[in-house]
Amino acid sequence: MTAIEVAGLTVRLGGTLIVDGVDLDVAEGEWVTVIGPNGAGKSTALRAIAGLLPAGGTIRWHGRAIGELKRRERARTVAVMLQSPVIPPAVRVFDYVLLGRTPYVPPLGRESAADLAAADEALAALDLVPFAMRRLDTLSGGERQRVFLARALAQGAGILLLDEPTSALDIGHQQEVLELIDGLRAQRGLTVLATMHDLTTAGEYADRMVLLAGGRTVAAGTPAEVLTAGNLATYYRVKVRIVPGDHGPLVVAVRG
Ligand SMILES: Nc1ncnc2c1ncn2[C@@H]1O[C@H](COP(=O)(O)OP(=O)(O)OP(=O)(O)O)[C@@H](O)[C@H]1O
Repeated sequence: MTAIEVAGLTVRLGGTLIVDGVDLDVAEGEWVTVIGPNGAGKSTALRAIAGLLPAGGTIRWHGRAIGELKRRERARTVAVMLQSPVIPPAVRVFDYVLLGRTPYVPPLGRESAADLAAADEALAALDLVPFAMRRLDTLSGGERQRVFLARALAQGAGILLLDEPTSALDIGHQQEVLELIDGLRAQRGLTVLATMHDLTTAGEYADRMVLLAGGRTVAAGTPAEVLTAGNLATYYRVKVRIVPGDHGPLVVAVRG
């Protein structure tokens, strides 16, 4: 079954065509990562697929056009982690993660014991228990990024859309967070669509990759098919050496 189906996606911002006819399918349980140089349209495409931007073309989640889904249904199906989400003023970490449970709380009702447990579990999974009562705006960039991810996990959706989920993390936390997501994918059959800049890391975790440039798909396939010296020279204007690794190609930039 296909979890995400995108056909002919176009997004126009400020009168400019930013995403120009992108087709993309992600199977249930699959991890697909979108890469591309700065300004390629990765974040814009991801936000459109999340239903957060007006877009042309068709977007289906589990076979249903997103326009057919009500707000709560959308939030139970797809959790989105953006690069700089809006943070409610003075919110504490625990309460922020608990906001991920909003789609399960009845109108005018309160969070259930299961909702509180889901928030606790997400905080524990991301090593955030000591921060639970801190104000979110007092955390470091990397700590905050883990909180955003905790909220997305607490949401309990089957599809995760992640915009550069590890950009603010040190190398140890990067690996920890990606392993955690990969573990949850295996355990709960989560589907992951992410954007990432670190090409080696992106290739190690993705089943398939899509390379965007100028709002169009210019390469798609397995990491080994996409991460080639030719593609990276053409679209990133960089000279690289590709070294075979245990979990995918290792990309090393070298001086020209
Ligand atoms: N509101 C807007 N009006 C006009 N252009 C915009 C608007 N928002 C984004 N853009 C432009 O769209 C292009 C794609 O932006 P986007 O953030 O999707 O790229 P990206 O591939 O995620 O880049 P990065 O790797 O730098 O994060 C950029 O050139 C950006 O300046």
